[in-house]
Amino acid sequence: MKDLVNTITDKDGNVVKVSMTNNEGSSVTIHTYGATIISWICKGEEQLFLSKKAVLDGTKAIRGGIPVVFPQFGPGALPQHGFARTTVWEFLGYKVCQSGIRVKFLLKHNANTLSTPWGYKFKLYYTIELTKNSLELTLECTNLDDVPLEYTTLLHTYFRADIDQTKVHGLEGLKYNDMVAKSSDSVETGKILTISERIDRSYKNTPEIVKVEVGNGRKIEIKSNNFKDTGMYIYAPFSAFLPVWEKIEMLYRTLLH
Ligand SMILES: O=P(O)(O)OC[C@H]1O[C@@H](O)[C@H](O)[C@@H](O)[C@@H]1O
Repeated sequence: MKDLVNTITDKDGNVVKVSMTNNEGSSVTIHTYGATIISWICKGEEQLFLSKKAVLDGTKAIRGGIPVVFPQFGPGALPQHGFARTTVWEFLGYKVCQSGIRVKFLLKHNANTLSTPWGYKFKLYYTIELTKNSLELTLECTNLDDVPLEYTTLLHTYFRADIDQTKVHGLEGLKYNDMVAKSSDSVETGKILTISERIDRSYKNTPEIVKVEVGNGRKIEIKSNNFKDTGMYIYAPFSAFLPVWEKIEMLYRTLLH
């Protein structure tokens, strides 16, 4: 019988990739660099976008999949999107539960993180559960410092989408910041958002469930809870706008705390 959880190690015995497969044939693969989920196959289809030019050797953030952004979203005192996506996480092990298979990763402060402008002592646990038709991602941050700790975090999910057929439901009436037009607090007027040009927006106070049609009949339901604010980032860079990339068709949603 096929193993439920497999690890790939480097020549020094360090875990580089962890993959789990369930009896229904769904699978997920996580790179320990950034605890980045680089593949999620569900119902026989890859659900995530991973750039053909993604670098997986630990020299730069992995382009695509689901990078973990922590402790800073966007630009700021730290490099863009913080250090979690460019740090190797510890693989803590796995558990087979009634609902699915779970793997757990840990990121803890170290000499490097303590020397940054965000030099707190912390532990960040990341649990990834694969069920028949879903992926459940849980982040738990523990403050080990003597002072309050502030962070923003998000699960920067790049879905594989046919951009011409993509429809996002549930954004009507929400305010958003538009990083392309460089404006803030625009209001979404459409019931369904379709994408015909490059979009880079953060929607505020999105509902707990957002439904996205990503083409060829594939529908994704994104549920979030316990995040103070949630944001919807739709980022569709086309080759015309970013000629250095291969034609990218993707959509991502992130959760901002
Ligand atoms: O290129 P990076 O650092 O991985 O960031 C990817 C994207 O991240 C998003 O959160 C930003 O809104 C985009 O503007 C940015 O391009």
